[in-house]
Amino acid sequence: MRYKDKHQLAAEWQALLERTPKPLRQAVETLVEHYCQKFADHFYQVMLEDPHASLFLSNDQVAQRLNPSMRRWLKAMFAVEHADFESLVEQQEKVGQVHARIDIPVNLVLNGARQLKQAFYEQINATFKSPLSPGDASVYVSDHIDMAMEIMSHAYSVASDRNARTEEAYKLFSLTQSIGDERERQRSALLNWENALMFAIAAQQNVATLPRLSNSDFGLWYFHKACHAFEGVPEIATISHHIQRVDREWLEALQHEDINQRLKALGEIRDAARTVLMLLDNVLERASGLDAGRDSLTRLLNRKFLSVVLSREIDIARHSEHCFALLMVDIDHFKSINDTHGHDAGDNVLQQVASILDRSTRGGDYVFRMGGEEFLIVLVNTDHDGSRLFAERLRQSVAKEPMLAGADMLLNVTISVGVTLHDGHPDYHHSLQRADQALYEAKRGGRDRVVVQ
Ligand SMILES: Nc1nc2c(ncn2[C@@H]2O[C@H](COP(=O)(O)OP(=O)(O)OP(=O)(O)O)[C@@H](O)[C@H]2O)c(=O)[nH]1
Repeated sequence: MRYKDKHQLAAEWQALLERTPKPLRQAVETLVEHYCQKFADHFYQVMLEDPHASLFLSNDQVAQRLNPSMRRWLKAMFAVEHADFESLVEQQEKVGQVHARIDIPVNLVLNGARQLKQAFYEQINATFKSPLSPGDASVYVSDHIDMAMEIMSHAYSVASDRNARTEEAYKLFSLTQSIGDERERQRSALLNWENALMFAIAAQQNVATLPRLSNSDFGLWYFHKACHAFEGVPEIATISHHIQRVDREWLEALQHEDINQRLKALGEIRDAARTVLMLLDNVLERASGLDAGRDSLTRLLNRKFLSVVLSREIDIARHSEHCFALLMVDIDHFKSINDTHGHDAGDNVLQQVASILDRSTRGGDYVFRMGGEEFLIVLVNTDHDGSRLFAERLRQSVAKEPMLAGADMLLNVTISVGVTLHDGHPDYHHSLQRADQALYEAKRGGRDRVVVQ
């Protein structure tokens, strides 16, 4: 079922707000202006005392940034004259998406909301005098915060569902790196099911107890992993259809009185298993190729798995002493290579630069093509000096290797590199922005250089 759209939510929120008389809302707005610092301080103090929550908040930068943004949030929430409810809804959605990106558990967010309400109630009781009703004001504050929580939670669950799917696709992508193994494993899982079925038939087992393909090892792998990871791939619907026909139609037909019908059903089952295998081969073959997670031109990882990799590295860094660095790499004046020597020459240069990046990294590092002539390296287990040294060596390797742009056409190419060491911030967008900023400075400083942020 579809969740309410922005428009509906905005209208609902406005109606909720208008149930409270304006003078009371104005009094709450004034209260927020006076005490938002106190509320935000209380909120972070309680949260930092929680060992679980403090994992997400202990970083200095987070604390420095969150306190003011909590105050801004409170003021925006309790402003009496809301110019635009839809943007208020959008604001809550953004907060929910950030929570999902840093993987903050939803119970912590709800706990935070409870703490905040508590702080409000105490202040309202201490401040509001007749004719202002502390009870009505508390209900208003509570409804208002609940509305924000509802929107945040929905945005959170949509985003974290998407994260989970990407994660699963990534797992499968890593899995299909050894495509031969996976294909063999699933082929033998399917054969095992067929053997088990033949044995059960020979033993004259009741049809109701015959092994169902969808419950077999193969079926479980297929429905839990493959369907998810290959969502939208045309073969998937056909494979699902065949599996369902086997389970619902052909296995049932094995109890037919007529031997010819029973034999026909057996033949259909065998054919269906062959077809499933063939279709699956196609899917896996393509997945092992270039479009599953690798960029087709450079064979580097494409950015769709960036969120999974960075979230995981942040988690590893959080639980170990090791740090990782991000290196944003961009080929200098690439447009003029295209313009002067043609697009094919540009493509050749891209491939060779990509190959240098790939060769220069260790097995645990990641190299992504971010798009165009921009790349991102995730350098694991490194430090400030190590990442700077690596980036400098990389810059030199590219500069000294003549690139074969076409037959008999050698070009000298340089790169600019922006480096940043992960600083503990739980949101990977923050580190990406820092790496971008460092790259921008390297470009502005004259190109063919490394800037560490
Ligand atoms: N050949 C080729 N060109 C591409 C590809 N993707 C993007 N480009 C081109 O890369 C060029 C990038 O140009 P700009 O972003 O202006 O950057 P630049 O010329 O490298 O200049 P600086 O980065 O400032 O040094 C554009 O002309 C794109 O069309 C690709 O896959 N192949």
